[in-house]
Amino acid sequence: MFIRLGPSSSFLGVHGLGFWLKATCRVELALLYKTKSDCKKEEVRERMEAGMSELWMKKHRLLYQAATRHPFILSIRDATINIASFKTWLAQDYLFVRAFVPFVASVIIKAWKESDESGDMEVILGGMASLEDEISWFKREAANWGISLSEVLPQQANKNYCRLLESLMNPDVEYTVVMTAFWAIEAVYQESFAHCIEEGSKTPPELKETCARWGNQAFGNYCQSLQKIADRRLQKASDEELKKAEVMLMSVLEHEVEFWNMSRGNV
Ligand SMILES: Cc1ncc(CN)c(N)n1
Repeated sequence: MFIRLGPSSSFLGVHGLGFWLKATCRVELALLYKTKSDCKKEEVRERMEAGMSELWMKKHRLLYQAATRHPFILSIRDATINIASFKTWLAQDYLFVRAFVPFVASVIIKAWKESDESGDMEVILGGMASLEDEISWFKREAANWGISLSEVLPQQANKNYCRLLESLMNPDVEYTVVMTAFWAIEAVYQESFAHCIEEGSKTPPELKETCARWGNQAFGNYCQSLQKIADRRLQKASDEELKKAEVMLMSVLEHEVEFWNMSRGNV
């Protein structure tokens, strides 16, 4: 007998499975005559349909929300932002993006060596190419706000995040794990800034261009392409690789929260 579970079942990824099978199936078996193999089938079906990234975003939704609906972002959206916070973020992000370039280069190398699909290279290369424009944009924007980028020193949270990027450049880190991280890094910015230009937002006009840079549809499509690559790899990944990728996703989200926190100025 196959009984469909409610939506709460999809909040669990493959690694919550053991616990979930014990807790959920014991109760549900008694109540719904659901077998352990039905639970497994359900989990596998969700993994095939929704993709692992979707399941993990639900499983870790509080952390995902903390990264994509941070008070810094909400303050842009409701126009209560303190411009000093914005300038801090801008200067720190310029340094981060410079460190992001060699990270993306390392992903291209991994795609070339490890990918089972030649199209991955073009997607990543497209992202790499747009970073040149992004760096020029940061320089122009900093000049507009009176920030001297050559005098900016990285704060601790930025150093920690750049250290994570550097660790991911190690050839021993699997392509699946780095693609999960890459997608998450870009997706957090896309979801965050898209929220600032949605209907009903009160983002100040002078910040709209910044928000549109990551919140626009083309960047959203690019993030979806990265997500597809990550999901394709995760579908074929071993349990060990899946665990590493899930831990990496959580680490990226935590670093993003810490990065936004820097804008408060006392980190
Ligand atoms: C901290 C951070 N995270 C993500 C992005 C988007 N590339 C960024 N510019 N900065």
